[in-house]
Amino acid sequence: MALAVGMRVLTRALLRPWARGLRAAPGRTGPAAGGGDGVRCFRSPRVLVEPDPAAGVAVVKMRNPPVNSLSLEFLTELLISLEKLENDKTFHGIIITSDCPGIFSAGLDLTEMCGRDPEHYAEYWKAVQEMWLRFYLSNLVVIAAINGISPAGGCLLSLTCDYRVLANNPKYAIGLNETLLGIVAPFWFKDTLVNTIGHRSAERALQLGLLFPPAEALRVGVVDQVVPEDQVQSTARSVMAQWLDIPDHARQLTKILMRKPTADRLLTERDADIENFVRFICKDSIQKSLHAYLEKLKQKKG
Ligand SMILES: CCCCCCC/C=C/C(=O)SCCNC(=O)CCNC(=O)[C@H](O)C(C)(C)COP(=O)(O)OP(=O)(O)OC[C@H]1O[C@@H](n2cnc3c(N)ncnc32)[C@H](O)[C@@H]1OP(=O)(O)O
Repeated sequence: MALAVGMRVLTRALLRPWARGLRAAPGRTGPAAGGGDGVRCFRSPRVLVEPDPAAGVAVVKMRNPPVNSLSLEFLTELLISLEKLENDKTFHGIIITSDCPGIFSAGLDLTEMCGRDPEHYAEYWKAVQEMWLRFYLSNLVVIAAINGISPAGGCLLSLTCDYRVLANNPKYAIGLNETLLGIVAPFWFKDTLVNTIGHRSAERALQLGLLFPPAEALRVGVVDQVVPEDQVQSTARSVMAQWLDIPDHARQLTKILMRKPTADRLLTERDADIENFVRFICKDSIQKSLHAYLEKLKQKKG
């Protein structure tokens, strides 16, 4: 009993600075919308939350058609949903998945990084940072049920989760493929991948912009499990049950111990990282290649 109380005090003491750090951070998505019953059933235009209060789990479905690109509005809605769930004591875990057939997420929204002004780029990048920080450090168990292709920022979102289940479909692939677009994954993208698959595999994957099909993704460790498409959600559910069996405070503290040094680096270099992004994305050459890439995507149809 005394040990449990002691652990709770220690947990709060260790977790609080994190909450403070993130709450004080610029680009926060607004105050939490209360806890308790009122929060159990909610949706926003682009995020559908299906709560299962009895299990302590909510399924968060990304619904930003056609490709779940991570636009500023979509990121904001995702963050608000996460925060609501974190603030409701009913929930201990979330499963993040897609409501867009065949696509988990196409990654960062290229239209947010193309043809806009520097203020917009700064605001957008702050939201991307916030997404990474909040998901990476969430006190909830976060499991990705990856039911579609997941390049670049889509892969990053998956990598912030505690466990990844990928559908075994040859059309799907996952990876940080930024170099193929002529852009460079920032250090915190890189660190997240290194923490997941190790330095050598990450170096090769990042330099070559590799998008791993399911079997390869499993072999290299980008995902933890590959299952038939119709078993992705049920597998995520049973993995969640295993994770929720672990005492919450011990699991949360361990997660922070593992992830704190990586998150710390961005927290201390956040403004410089934004400046760096804005400088990079404003370059004529980068704008030209992003524009050409977007055009190529559009012409693919015609
Ligand atoms: C210091 C500087 C650091 C800079 C770091 C920047 C880090 C960047 C990270 C990123 O995430 S960049 C984005 C990377 N994503 C991609 O490369 C994926 C691009 N998309 C695709 O390959 C395909 O769309 C798809 C996901 C395989 C789906 O193919 P499908 O055939 O089903 O759909 P499409 O016809 O291609 O697309 C439909 C529609 O959606 C638009 N679109 C696709 N991806 C994006 C995107 N990431 N952002 C914005 N819009 C996107 C596409 O243009 C089509 O538009 P319309 O023609 O319908 O207008």
